[in-house]
Formats: sequence, structure tokens, C-alpha cells
Amino acid sequence: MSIEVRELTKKYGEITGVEQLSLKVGTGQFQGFIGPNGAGKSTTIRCLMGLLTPDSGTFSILGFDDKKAMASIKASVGYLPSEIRLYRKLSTQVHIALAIAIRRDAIASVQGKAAAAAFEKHAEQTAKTLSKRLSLDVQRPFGALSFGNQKKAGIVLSMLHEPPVLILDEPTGGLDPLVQETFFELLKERHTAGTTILYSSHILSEVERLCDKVAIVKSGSVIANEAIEHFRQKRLKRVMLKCHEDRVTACAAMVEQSGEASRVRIDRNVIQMDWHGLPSKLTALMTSINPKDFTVTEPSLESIFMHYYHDSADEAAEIGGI
Ligand SMILES: Nc1ncnc2c1ncn2[C@@H]1O[C@H](COP(=O)(O)OP(=O)(O)OP(=O)(O)O)[C@@H](O)[C@H]1O
Repeated sequence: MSIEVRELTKKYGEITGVEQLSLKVGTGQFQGFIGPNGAGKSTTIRCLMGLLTPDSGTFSILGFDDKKAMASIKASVGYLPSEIRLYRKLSTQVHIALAIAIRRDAIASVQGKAAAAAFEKHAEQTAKTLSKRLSLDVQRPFGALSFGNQKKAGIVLSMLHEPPVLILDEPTGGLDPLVQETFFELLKERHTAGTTILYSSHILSEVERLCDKVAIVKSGSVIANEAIEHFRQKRLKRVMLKCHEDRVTACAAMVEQSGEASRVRIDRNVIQMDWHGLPSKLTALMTSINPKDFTVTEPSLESIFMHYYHDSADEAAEIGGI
């Protein structure tokens, strides 16, 4: 397990940031972290980075315990905050040099000068490659950069040391579509190389595309944490049946009796429903009903996630099949 959060609680006075939040992220996992505004994603991440002190609960990253080894956690993680705040008058190049120098000196004190020199050389090259791929002008003062370019600077700084864990808080805000594609490529490369990635986002299509697991946060707690495939496989079908006018009521009764349909709605001779059962049961039902016409569609993964955002946990569990 690369990241393990146990019953984390953080309050801001009366306001709950997170409450008893637990999360496990396996090694090498590309973990999505989604939830509506104010759900507690940034609070969790800020606790993980030691920027906030939790009221209770513990966590570990790569086996390093938050109470004993916060410095080792920070050394192992690449963190991209949702808003990048750096020295406005200093260029990205100077920030890169500073970040490398701090890590180099830390490595020198533990592993010796040769390891530090090797790190420095490699990190400088990595920073150069990242800046080039993201088309970032590293010479301009940070304060003179647009929001998107500031984000690019943050990406370079979070990845230049090729950390085993990346924690990204709404990373694509401000990036134009072309740069986003490059950024996704970079993440996929890191993922393939074995990096564990915690990816907080509002953009569900991004999460669906990139992540292999998704944790859904609501009102300060994780209410589901499943493989994307789980949501795909368990997704319900939307079914519309156009019946013969004189048989609508009887057909609707058959639908209800199946026990596999919910949200059954009748509009004149059309029955609409959400189907949860096996395809074979649906075809059997169709044979009994013998509709004049029908459609079967799949709701997008996005609409399934939206149920978790808006509906009760029970209904979400029903839809997600958990
Ligand atoms: N510094 C703060 N002072 C008071 N309340 C705060 C503070 N930071 C966050 N909160 C509150 O804690 C709760 C969780 O906020 P948090 O920023 O962690 O959510 P989030 O999921 O990251 O939201 P968003 O997607 O909007 O960024 C919210 O109710 C928020 O208003």
C-alpha cells in the first residue's frame, strides 16, 4: 500500500473539513479522488502534505508514518497544489535550481556526495525535458506568468525528482487542451514506470480516462472506492419500451414484478425504467411484453458518478452495485 489514511478528521472551528476519512491507495495505482465542492479533497491532501495538522486519525505514505516521518513523506512525494504560489520575482529556472539544490543537499547528507551529484544531473535534465514538453518559458518571473503557465511551473517542480508518489490537486485548471494532452502523456509515462498517483479532480471525464480506481468523497468521508471497471460493469441500463396501448398497465406490472427495475415511469404507451438485472432476464421480460419498439442505452460513467454526488448513499450503492 503506498498511501493509507486512517479515520482522518480535520475541522475548521465548527466547519468539518473531513470526518473519519479513510483511504487506501495501492502501489502503482492511478487513483482518482473526486467529489463535489467542499467535499474535503483539498483538506485531505493538505493533511497528507503536512500543511494542515489533523485533529485525529493517522496516515502513512510508502510506509512512512505521519507522526514520525513527515520529512521522509515530503521527500518521497511530488505535490501539485490547486493554486501554485511561488516567489513572484523569481523565474521558474531559479525555482527549479532551488528545488534541486535543497534535495541535492538532503541526499548528500544521507547518501553522500556522489549520489547527490548524480541526482542533480538527472533532475536538471528531467526539468529541462519537462519544461520543453510543456512549452514553458523558464526564464520569465513567476509573477509574470499566466495562470496556466504558473500551473506548468508547478508541474515541472512536482515531477523533476521523479518521485515514487505524485499527489495532484486539480492539476489541469488553466491548462489549454494541447498542454493537457502533454500532461496526460507525462502522467501515463510516470504511471507505467510504477509511480503511485493520487489525482483529485472535478472533471469526471479526465478521471475516467486516466485513473484505474476512483474514490468518491462526500461530506468529508470516502463513500466509495472502486476500480473504474467496477462502475463500468455494474452500470445499469436505461430501457424504454413502447407498448401496445391496451397493454401498458399489464406490461408495467410485469416490469415491477421482475424486481430488477427502478425508476419506472409511464408516459402514455411508453414505459421507461432503469434495469439492474442480467441481460438474459431483460430479454425474457421483453419476450413477455412483446413491445412495439424499444431502446436500451447505457448512462455515461459521469452520470453514475453524479448519482453519488447528489443522491443518497443507498441509491448510489444500488446503482454502483456495492
Ligand atoms: N481554511 C478554511 N477555513 C474554514 N473552512 C474551510 C477551510 N478550508 C476548507 N474549509 C471547508 O472545509 C470543507 C472541505 O473543503 P475542501 O477545500 O477540502 O473541499 P474540496 O473537496 O477540496 O472542495 P473543492 O472541490 O471546492 O476544492 C468545506 O466545507 C470548506 O468550506
